[in-house]
Amino acid sequence: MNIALIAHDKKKEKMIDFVVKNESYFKKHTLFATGTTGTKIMENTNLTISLKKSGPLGGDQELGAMVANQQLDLIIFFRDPLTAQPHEPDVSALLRLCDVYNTPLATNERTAELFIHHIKKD
Ligand SMILES: O=C(CO)COP(=O)(O)O
Repeated sequence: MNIALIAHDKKKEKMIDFVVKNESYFKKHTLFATGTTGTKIMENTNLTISLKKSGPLGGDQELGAMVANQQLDLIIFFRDPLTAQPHEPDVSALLRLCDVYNTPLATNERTAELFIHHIKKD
């Protein structure tokens, strides 16, 4: 599967912990990420990730384009629900496209856990 990993700044540690814990799972898939999230994950794992731009600089939009082209099978996006983001319109657009294209989207760790253990690509 093609999986995108995204985390807002206050959720990056949680994302790294989650990916480290499930590294053997993620190793079997093709990974994409926004710039800072992906860089930090690669620094903490042996995974290879295709990096998009940082979120505030257009990374969410780049991943949104992949959703629109049906190139992503799963998005794990640990959002920070308590901090305003300068690029909130880009975040909303990405979430909207996931619903437009019926793309699985996990915005918290427990949902992500369920997804990675249960989603099989059609
Ligand atoms: O802001 C983000 C998602 O909206 C994440 O971007 P970075 O991974 O570059 O921090």
